[in-house]
Amino acid sequence: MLPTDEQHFFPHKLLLSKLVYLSYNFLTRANKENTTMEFRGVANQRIARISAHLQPSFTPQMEAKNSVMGRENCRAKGGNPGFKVAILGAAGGIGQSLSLLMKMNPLVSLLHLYDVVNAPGVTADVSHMDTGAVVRGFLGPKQLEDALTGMDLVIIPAGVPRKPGMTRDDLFKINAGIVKTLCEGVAKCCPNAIVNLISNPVNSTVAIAAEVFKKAGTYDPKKLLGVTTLDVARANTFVAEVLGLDPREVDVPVVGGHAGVTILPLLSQVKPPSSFTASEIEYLTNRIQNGGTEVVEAKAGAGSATLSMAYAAAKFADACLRGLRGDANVVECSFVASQVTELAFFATKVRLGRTGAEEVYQLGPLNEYERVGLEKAKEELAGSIQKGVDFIRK
Ligand SMILES: NC(=O)c1ccc[n+]([C@@H]2O[C@H](COP(=O)([O-])OP(=O)(O)OC[C@H]3O[C@@H](n4cnc5c(N)ncnc54)[C@H](O)[C@@H]3O)[C@@H](O)[C@H]2O)c1
Ligand SMILES: O=C(O)C[C@H](O)C(=O)O
Repeated sequence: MLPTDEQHFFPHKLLLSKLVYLSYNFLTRANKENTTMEFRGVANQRIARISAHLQPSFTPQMEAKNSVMGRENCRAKGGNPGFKVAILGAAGGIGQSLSLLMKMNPLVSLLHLYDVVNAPGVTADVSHMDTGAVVRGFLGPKQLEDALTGMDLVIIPAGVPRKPGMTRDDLFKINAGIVKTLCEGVAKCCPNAIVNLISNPVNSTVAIAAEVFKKAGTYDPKKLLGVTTLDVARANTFVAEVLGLDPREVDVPVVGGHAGVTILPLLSQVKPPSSFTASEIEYLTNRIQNGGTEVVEAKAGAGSATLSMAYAAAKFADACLRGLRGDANVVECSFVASQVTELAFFATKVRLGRTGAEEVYQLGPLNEYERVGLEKAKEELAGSIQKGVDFIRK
């Protein structure tokens, strides 16, 4: 059997890096010991070149050229055929775990990690994982455009999280501006990319993103998806606990939005078909609607859900990539442009395909409890969506 590209190139890479390391040590020592300016100048140039091999990103000289250098050094032979994915906010609580999970996704060939802080560390760390995706890091607004250029999927967990006592809407003041800036970058550099928006309040930030894209003339409603997968993961978990089932066997549609009463689990549509007592319905609905607050309180000031969210975001991103690849029957809940209700955006099951959310499913039959919940959800959602629209239009 012929060796794979990676096996074939490995001995050569090992020798090269040993050589680079030895020369680096030699030149550093020589530079310290040598007193003539001429030698020092030449040695410094060599050290800079060798450092670039050891730490291909973020040395001050290279910062501006970071992505270009990455391309020159691109390990194309070791890279997967696959999709190009950017994570904006990659150094955060969600961002770091999500970066790790996306580096493990075999559908990803190139992973761009962008943040305004600590992107170099996260990039160096994740890039040592021996999986197929090539990783490049981007730090600060000057590198945003390089981070976004050519991307197929952009995942946005950038922004501040809640502390106990706060609502998601309390994050609007800071996160609205962050989402606006990042989406302006998307509109300019990868207008055809699918966007997975995680930053809260999702019920408003999705509307903000849509308005930014409309203003730029790049809006494709199918490609803008608010991530509500964590609500579904929680619903599956809590329902499975009540039913005594494995959560992987349970499927609970969660519709509406992503905050308090706007999170509406449709327990009458649970698979496998199950019946619940009135108190089970009350308990489950409350717990699913307040799952985020449960984590915020347990973390006691240290942020909100990060690990379960990274898991949920990675699951949703994988579904988007499978859709892009052309897989059939990829269905997930998401907060998208919708005609299911009178609201401009609403979360329901959607079918993901080559162009994004290609089909938005109807709600299906609701019981009386769910109909009452739907009215409450719509009332709150209407205000949150309008707040997002106004942020850009006014
Ligand atoms: N949709 C959901 O289900 C869901 C679930 C959990 C958390 N969230 C939200 O996700 C967001 C992030 O949560 P976290 O716990 O990871 O927070 P965090 O503070 O740990 O990380 C946020 C990261 O965003 C970065 N950031 C800030 N401004 C930026 C900018 N302009 N460009 C790029 N990066 C920027 C920060 O430097 C930080 O690294 C919060 O708004 C939170 O409420 C959403
Ligand atoms: O609750 C939060 O603030 C974070 C997130 O929206 C969640 O549902 O965990």
